[in-house]
Amino acid sequence: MVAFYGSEVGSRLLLGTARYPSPAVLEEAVRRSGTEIITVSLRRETAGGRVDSTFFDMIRALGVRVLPNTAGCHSVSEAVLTANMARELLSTDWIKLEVIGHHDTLQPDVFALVEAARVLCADGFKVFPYTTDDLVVAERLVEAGCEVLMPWCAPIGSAMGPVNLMALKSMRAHFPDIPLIVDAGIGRPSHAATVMEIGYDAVLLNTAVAGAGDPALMAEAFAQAIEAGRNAFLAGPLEPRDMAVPSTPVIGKAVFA
Ligand SMILES: CC(=O)[C@@H](O)[C@H](O)COP(=O)(O)O
Repeated sequence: MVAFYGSEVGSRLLLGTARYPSPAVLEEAVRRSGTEIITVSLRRETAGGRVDSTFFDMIRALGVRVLPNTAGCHSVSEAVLTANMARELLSTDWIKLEVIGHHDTLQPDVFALVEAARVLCADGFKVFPYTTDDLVVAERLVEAGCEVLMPWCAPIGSAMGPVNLMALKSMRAHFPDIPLIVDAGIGRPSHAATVMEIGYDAVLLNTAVAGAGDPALMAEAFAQAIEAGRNAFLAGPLEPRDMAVPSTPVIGKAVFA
C-alpha cells in the first residue's frame, strides 16, 4: 500500500489515458495494469469548449480514481483555471500540475509551477506537481504545500528512461518522508523497475503503454516490473563493487595438494 494525501492505494502504477489506439484498448490496458489511479488531461478532453461525456462516462465506469492534469498549460493562470475546471467537472481536489516551459523538451517552467502550486494548495487542492529533479525547486514545492513530488526521469514521451539516476537518488535521500512518483520519460518496464529499486514510491507513465504494439500486455508487464522493483528495494539490494568477491567460500574446504 502507498498513500497519497492520506488516500491508500494498492497499485504503484499510475496510468495516463492519452494516445491509445481506441477507447477499448485504453479500457483493457487500465484493467490489465491493475492501476487504481489514471490521469486525464482536462484541456484535451474539453477542447473547443466541448465536454466529451462518452469519454468521461467510460473513465467513470473503470472504477478507478481520476487524477486530472493540466497538460498543455503554459502559464500560472492557465493551470489554475484548468485545475478549477477539473475540480468542478470531476468532483476531486486532486490535480496533477503541469506548467510547460520549454517547447522542445516539454520541461516544466519550474518558476510558474511553484507559483501555481502555491495558489492551488492555498485554495485546498491536493497538488501532484510534475517537476524536474532539481532539489531546490522540490523544496519550494513542499514549502508551497505539496505533499507529493513527481520528478521527471526524461522528457515526456521520449521513452529514454532515467537519464540522471544520481539526481533521482539524491531526491529520494533528501525527501525520505514525501511520496515520490517518477513521472514522464519511462520507456520500458526495466526503467520502471530501476526507479522502484532505488526507493521511489510509484511510477506514472503513458506513452510507453499507449504506444506499445500491444498496450494491454505492456500495461501488465509494467505492473509486474513495478512490483518486482518495489520488492527488490524492500529486500535490500547489494551496492555494486569495484572488485570481484568470490561467491563460493573457500575457507573450510578440503585442499588437494
Ligand atoms: C499523461 C501525462 O500526464 C504525461 O504528461 C506524463 O508526464 C507521462 O509521460 P510519458 O508519456 O513519457 O510516460
